[in-house]
Amino acid sequence: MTQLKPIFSHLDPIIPSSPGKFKPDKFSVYSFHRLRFHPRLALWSILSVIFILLFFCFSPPDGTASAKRRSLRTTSYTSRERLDGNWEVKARKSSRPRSKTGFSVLVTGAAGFIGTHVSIALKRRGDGIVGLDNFNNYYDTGLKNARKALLDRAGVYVFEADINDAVLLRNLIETVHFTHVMHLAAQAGVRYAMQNPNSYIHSNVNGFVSLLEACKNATLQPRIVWASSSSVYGLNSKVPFSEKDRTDQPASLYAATKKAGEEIAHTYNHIYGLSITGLRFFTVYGPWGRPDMAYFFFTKDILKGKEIKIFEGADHATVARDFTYVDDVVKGCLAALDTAKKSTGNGGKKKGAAQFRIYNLGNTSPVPVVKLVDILEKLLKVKAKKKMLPIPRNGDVLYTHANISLAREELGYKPTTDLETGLKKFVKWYLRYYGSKKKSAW
Ligand SMILES: O=C(O)[C@H]1O[C@H](OP(=O)(O)OP(=O)(O)OC[C@H]2O[C@@H](n3ccc(=O)[nH]c3=O)[C@H](O)[C@@H]2O)[C@H](O)[C@@H](O)[C@H]1O
Repeated sequence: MTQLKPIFSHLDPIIPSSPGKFKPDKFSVYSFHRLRFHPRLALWSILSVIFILLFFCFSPPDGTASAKRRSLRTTSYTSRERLDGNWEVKARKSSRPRSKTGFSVLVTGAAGFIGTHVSIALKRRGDGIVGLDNFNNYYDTGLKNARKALLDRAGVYVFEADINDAVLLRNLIETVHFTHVMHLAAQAGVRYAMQNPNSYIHSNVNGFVSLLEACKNATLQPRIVWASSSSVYGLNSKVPFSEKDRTDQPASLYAATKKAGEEIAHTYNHIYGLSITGLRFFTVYGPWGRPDMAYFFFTKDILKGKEIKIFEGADHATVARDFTYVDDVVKGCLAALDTAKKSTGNGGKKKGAAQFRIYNLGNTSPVPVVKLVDILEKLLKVKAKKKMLPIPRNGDVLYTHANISLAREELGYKPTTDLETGLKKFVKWYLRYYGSKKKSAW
């Protein structure tokens, strides 16, 4: 038995590296010597080979459903674990709008905070949606799965896949002719960029390019609306921030990758005729929010009686944000999709100039962070243990304030929720979600 090993040593690489999965009893090369030549077996083997060859000769050309399914499953490490065999049927069904005039939208980052809200709003009004999310563990995946359950109930099918998975994107876009892409997948968070800079490049630069490549190559290029950020204004001191202001002084790598995204978007618009709209979100908050954001972890820490750190500028200067309620932002997203003009290109070739837009989606009403804490104390009926600290040099800026004239004029964008009203809805959700289900916030 031991003599056989060198003869079959070329087979060794197929043995899985993870111990326990490989079952030598079934396929071990050492049992090979037990096989005997058998004429009937040989005949059946030859017939089987001929049958397989005939099947491949007469099977439809590449690009068909079965070919797509094969490549989608086998070439992607990130996706294959949780893609089921029925993905095309589910994607087509989920993407079908209720009426002929409805949209068919691919929402990336669908299990994210804004992605979930946008997907549900679109579905409710009759559009067809397919979601995509990599369910990474930047924050509690339990919350992402709970959002996915919400989407499932609303009839939105969500793939677990990364936007860097070019093969999956190509197959998905060839299978479903999306009229629009709402691109919300991103590595978020301003401060985390110092801990994990590469994750920002991976998602916000490489991932975005991967998505744009898939869109520009499509026979029917979709219109793209995507999430940029108020952070692109960086060290800009002229307020309120207008789309015309300079955005070449980012204060964090997060901001730099969002700014890079805006420039990359312009390039794809210019070269390939993709219709692209960038939305600069201003500190969006609300139910189902992100646990890495201050309003969220302040709530958790106040309830736990844990000290919270409130940042202030030099000489106790106020740090403030133009906090924007998620429902207002969702309306802005839908309006951007509704007013997006068709892409002009086809299969990677530009046919004419295409629409390129950038809008601020803020609340036009900055609120100091200390005031945010006051509101939370009132709503939670708990006094916060506060510690004032100088704002760290880790990407935070002192102040954000959106000028939304352009969005108001061209999108009809009109935020209506003040911070107190919005936080009230958030706190209600938070207490219900973490209270009843005994989940622990991140
Ligand atoms: O508009 C955006 O484009 C960004 O908005 C959000 O960033 P920010 O506005 O920085 O929100 P967030 O972290 O909640 O801090 C809020 C305030 O609390 C202060 N802050 C924060 C932490 C702390 O411990 N103490 C504190 O005072 C802090 O100094 C700040 O003044 C998104 O996270 C980001 O992904 C991006 O979308």
